Amino acid sequence: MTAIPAEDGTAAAGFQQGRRPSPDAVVIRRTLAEIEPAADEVTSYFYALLFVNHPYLRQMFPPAMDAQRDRLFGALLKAAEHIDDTVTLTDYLMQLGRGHRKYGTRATHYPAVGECLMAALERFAPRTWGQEAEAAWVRAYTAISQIMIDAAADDELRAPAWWQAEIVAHEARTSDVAVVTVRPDQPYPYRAGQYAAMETPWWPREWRQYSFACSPRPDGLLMFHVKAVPAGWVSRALVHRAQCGDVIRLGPPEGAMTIDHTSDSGLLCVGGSTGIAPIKALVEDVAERGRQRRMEVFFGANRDTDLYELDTFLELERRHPWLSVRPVVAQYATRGFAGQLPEAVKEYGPWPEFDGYLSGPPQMIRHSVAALVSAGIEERRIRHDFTGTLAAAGMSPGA
Ligand SMILES: NC(=O)C1=CN([C@@H]2O[C@H](COP(=O)(O)OP(=O)(O)OC[C@H]3O[C@@H](n4cnc5c(N)ncnc54)[C@H](O)[C@@H]3O)[C@@H](O)[C@H]2O)C=CC1
Repeated sequence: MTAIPAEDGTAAAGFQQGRRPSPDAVVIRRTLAEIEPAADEVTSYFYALLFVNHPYLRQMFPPAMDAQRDRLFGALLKAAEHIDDTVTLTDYLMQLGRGHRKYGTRATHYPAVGECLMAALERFAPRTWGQEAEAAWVRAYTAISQIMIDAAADDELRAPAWWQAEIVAHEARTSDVAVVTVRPDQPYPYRAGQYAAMETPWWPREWRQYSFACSPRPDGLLMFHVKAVPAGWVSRALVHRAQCGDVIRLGPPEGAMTIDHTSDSGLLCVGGSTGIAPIKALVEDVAERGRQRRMEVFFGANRDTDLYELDTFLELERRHPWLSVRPVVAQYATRGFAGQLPEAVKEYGPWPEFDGYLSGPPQMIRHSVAALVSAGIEERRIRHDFTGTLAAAGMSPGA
């Protein structure tokens, strides 16, 4: 496997916490700081150049590019920014390379993207750009793309690029939340707590990520909880239009919000709205292992009526003495804790012997991380898929 280049441009020793950044990382970050004020323009220029110089690539991207704009380019920049953080970046890029197979990405496409990236940087970072910056960016991009290419080639030997899956059950839970059950056309290996990108027949090449709402089942069926959000084409179609017999496409499983079953720590799980889906999978996962392990679930919603999965959790709580479930309702609460999830977590803490699992809207996750840390959980023991982190930077077209 290719490693990220280090200070001397050779294979990376990489950046360890507390070490000084490499000269390449310094010049890359300087370039990024220079382009930041014009981020939208840089992105538009990058895609315009890509599609004018390489028109055959256009068909791999969704027809409307608005949601896409921040993705491929933004994530490339994000990866470059973390170029010294070898371990995190390599894992992430390998996952990304595998995930790109579903878009039809080939090794031959990478030089075209690299060439347009360099051209955009040269144009929008004139003060930093020069021989030294160009060499650093070429080294970084070469390493990034090689890791992705190698991971995709390796994955091709063992897994399909995507799975087709037929909707076999579709259950409306509220006016805007549906539970969708699908049957993949071939075995789909994943772990509780993970998610996958999904493409619907109504919006080709618009991929959206959804967490699995069940742990792997003997019948191979997969479940998702989908909330129709106002401008969400894919989520609205899945909630209001999809029916049994429709066929969707799924990318490979992603994400590291999984349980370490070698540990005995308690599990503090905080799920907001449909963010409760992967937490249900985690509860089932622990139940199947048959080990007594304390699990505390906080299920948050704006109103009582949005607690669409509470009965399922209360039934799980009744069956499993190690599980405790607390509803948390932000407005007009008539049951459970009245307020926001982070307040509830603090109120019932401290949680020094627990690992934290967070799932829900980004603001909720951001505030809950702070709440968990102040309630005694070290940050390294908190897992989530929040898009602000490198692990979910959304590098993929249409993800
Ligand atoms: N793996 C994951 O992280 C998953 C994330 N999601 C995300 O969950 C979200 C669900 O969205 P909605 O239903 O619109 O959420 P919502 O607006 O209904 O809020 C859900 C919960 O988060 C709390 N919350 C919202 N903003 C908060 C803030 N600023 N501080 C503290 N708590 C806050 C609410 O009080 C409520 O308990 C989507 O963004 C979806 O992408 C869904 C499934 C899995």
